[in-house]
Amino acid sequence: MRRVADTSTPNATSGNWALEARGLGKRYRRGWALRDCSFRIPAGRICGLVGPNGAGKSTLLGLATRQVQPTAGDLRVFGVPVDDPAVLPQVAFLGQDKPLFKRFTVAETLRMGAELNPGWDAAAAERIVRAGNVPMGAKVGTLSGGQRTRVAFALAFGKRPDLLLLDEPMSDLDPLARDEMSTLLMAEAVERGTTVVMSSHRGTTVVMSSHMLTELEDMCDYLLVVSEGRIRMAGDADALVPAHTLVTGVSRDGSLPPELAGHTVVESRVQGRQFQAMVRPRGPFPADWERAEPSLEEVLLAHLRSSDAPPLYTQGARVEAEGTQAA
Ligand SMILES: Nc1ncnc2c1ncn2[C@@H]1O[C@H](COP(=O)(O)OP(=O)(O)OP(=O)(O)O)[C@@H](O)[C@H]1O
Repeated sequence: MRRVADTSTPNATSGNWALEARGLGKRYRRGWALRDCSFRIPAGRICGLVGPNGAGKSTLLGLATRQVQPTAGDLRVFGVPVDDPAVLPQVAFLGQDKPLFKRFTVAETLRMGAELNPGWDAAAAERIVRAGNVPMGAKVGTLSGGQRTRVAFALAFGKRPDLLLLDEPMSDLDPLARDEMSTLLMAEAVERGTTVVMSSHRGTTVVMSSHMLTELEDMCDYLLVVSEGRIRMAGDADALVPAHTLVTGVSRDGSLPPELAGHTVVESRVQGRQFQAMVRPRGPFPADWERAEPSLEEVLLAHLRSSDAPPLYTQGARVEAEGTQAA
């Protein structure tokens, strides 16, 4: 199901970046919800926005949909400032609260979509609804959660957006319906080349649910990891994980070996006579260390647990600096 990653990275001036943030920040009375965020998401990708509760994911999606005004920085959608009205028809947003009128029938809901959106794709919207055997004459209020989500997806895709922003729209669905919606989402997005950014809240706080991880690994070819209002990782999913190595070895006198300082340490600990560390290698390791490639879950959790771990951007994922950050 996974898309083949398009490794051709657009250059900074081509406008081929679906989202491009420079020093983006949002401060509420209580403090910064999002601070000093610089990143780029190439067009045509499916990007997972990952982070624990309160990380700033909804704030970021709010900034991209103009529901939230930035305190600092700059955000562009396909090269155009987000507050330019030209951006509006290009972007669709689907949140946890589906914007549907319960008293409308499904057919009336689709008609409303047609009237509100000049470039409405009636065939696509109907196809999505019919594929789920959702009765056109049924009132939205009588549909199951899965059926309602399908209608909301039909509304979003009927708009023919170039950028589709999803804020956990599948959180109320059972695993079967989630699978079904994921397949639908992938098929529609691939067919149209739609860029999708979707947030995943579920379970990231302590232990990530395997379901969410499978979803992330299967669907997303790009990741934006946020924690405490800051970007922790951004870039190609295929490049982020292999940039890390899990090393273990014998700890002398209960402390970390000095050779670790030669690498970028994301997280480390000493347990009894052993040390373990998640690092981004900057050279060869001592021969007596054991090495393993970590899983996506291990890399994400290590970054989310260590707020002072140096962030990682793969090539092109940050505006100011090109290339994988070694720091
Ligand atoms: N309207 C608001 N007024 C004040 N503080 C806010 C507002 N919206 C968000 N915040 C704060 O900003 C921070 C980021 O919130 P945000 O909703 O963006 O996080 P999130 O990653 O989407 O979290 P969750 O997974 O819980 O939805 C939190 O500390 C939150 O309390």
